[in-house]
Amino acid sequence: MVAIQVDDLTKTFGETVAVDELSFRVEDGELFGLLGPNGAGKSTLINMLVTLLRPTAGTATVNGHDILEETAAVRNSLGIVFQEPALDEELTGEENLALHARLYGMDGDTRRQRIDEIFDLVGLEAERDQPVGSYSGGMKRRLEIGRGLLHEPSVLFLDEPTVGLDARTRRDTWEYIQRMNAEAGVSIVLTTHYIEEAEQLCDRVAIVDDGDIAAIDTPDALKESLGGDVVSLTVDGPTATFTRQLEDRPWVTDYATDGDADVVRVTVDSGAERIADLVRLADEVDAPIASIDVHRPNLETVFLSLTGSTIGDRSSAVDADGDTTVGRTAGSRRDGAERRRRTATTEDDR
Ligand SMILES: Nc1ncnc2c1ncn2[C@@H]1O[C@H](COP(=O)(O)OP(=O)(O)OP(=O)(O)O)[C@@H](O)[C@H]1O
Repeated sequence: MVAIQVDDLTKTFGETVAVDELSFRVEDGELFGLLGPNGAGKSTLINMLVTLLRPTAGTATVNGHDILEETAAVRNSLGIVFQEPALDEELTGEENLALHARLYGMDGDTRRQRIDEIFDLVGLEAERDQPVGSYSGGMKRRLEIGRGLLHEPSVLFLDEPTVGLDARTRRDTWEYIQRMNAEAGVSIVLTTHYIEEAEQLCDRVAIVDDGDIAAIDTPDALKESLGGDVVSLTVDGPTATFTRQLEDRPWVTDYATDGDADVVRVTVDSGAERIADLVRLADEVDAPIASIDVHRPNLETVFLSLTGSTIGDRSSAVDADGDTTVGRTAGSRRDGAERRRRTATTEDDR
């Protein structure tokens, strides 16, 4: 059974195309991640799937129910945890859950039984009578996720579930999300701009950029698609003479220069073994190498290869813009060629 089926879903805000004709599916029981920088369109996509926002075009089903025609059935079959905390800090953990259960129209017996089950599931039994204001950040997140599961939804949406948590609590929350996925048997769709979160947590990841999906696969397959390790070389001199040396080498899968910096990233079949070859090629054209760094691809490298910039760069571009519109404007659609991996060009000649 398919948990979510999305067909050509689109949302525009005036001139901004926030979500651009997306199509994908999430299988039953999957832990599915939408990875992309701030402003990529992840929240807009989720808000349409949970029926809070009406699509401009296209449609989708959640648990077999159409998001346009069967909004009540869609809402009953999903749980959602928003990016911004939404608990009443003055109420106890139990009172927060009871309030939510009433909103879902649960009768007294079902309510008491489900609340007991959830406190057991989230491991907050000892704190259930404490005001939520006294909980740690991680405990509040767990309670919110548990609250999202109260009415036994088949799909749980988590919008940036670990934003604002410290590294340790973030890891604990990942473990907890995986446990919910396995034990409660719920399909989970989460948005994140944390590379590690998508890699560690998700069965499959959709890489979202500018309202579009650049790639969807398992984290391992996405990394393998790059074709090897990445060697970053800081070249003390013109990068173009060095990158010309890389042309037609059978062991070079791809290469790219880093914006206006003098760093060349070369994807090779085996990083450790090719360092000597790369140094020799640089020597041949008198391009001294100031530093070398070998790394196995991660999803950041995949994002860079697909879009030409890092998630961090994209996110800070949004922040620098005062969190204003960074989505593509209608009519400025990027074509496939521009979106594909960026190889070094003479623009980096210096
Ligand atoms: N209500 C709105 N009105 C106008 N533009 C909007 C609205 N909501 C989102 N946008 C724009 O749509 C684009 C996608 O935003 P969205 O919030 O979906 O991105 P995101 O990937 O979820 O990022 P974040 O995690 O920062 O919310 C951005 O350009 C944003 O400015």
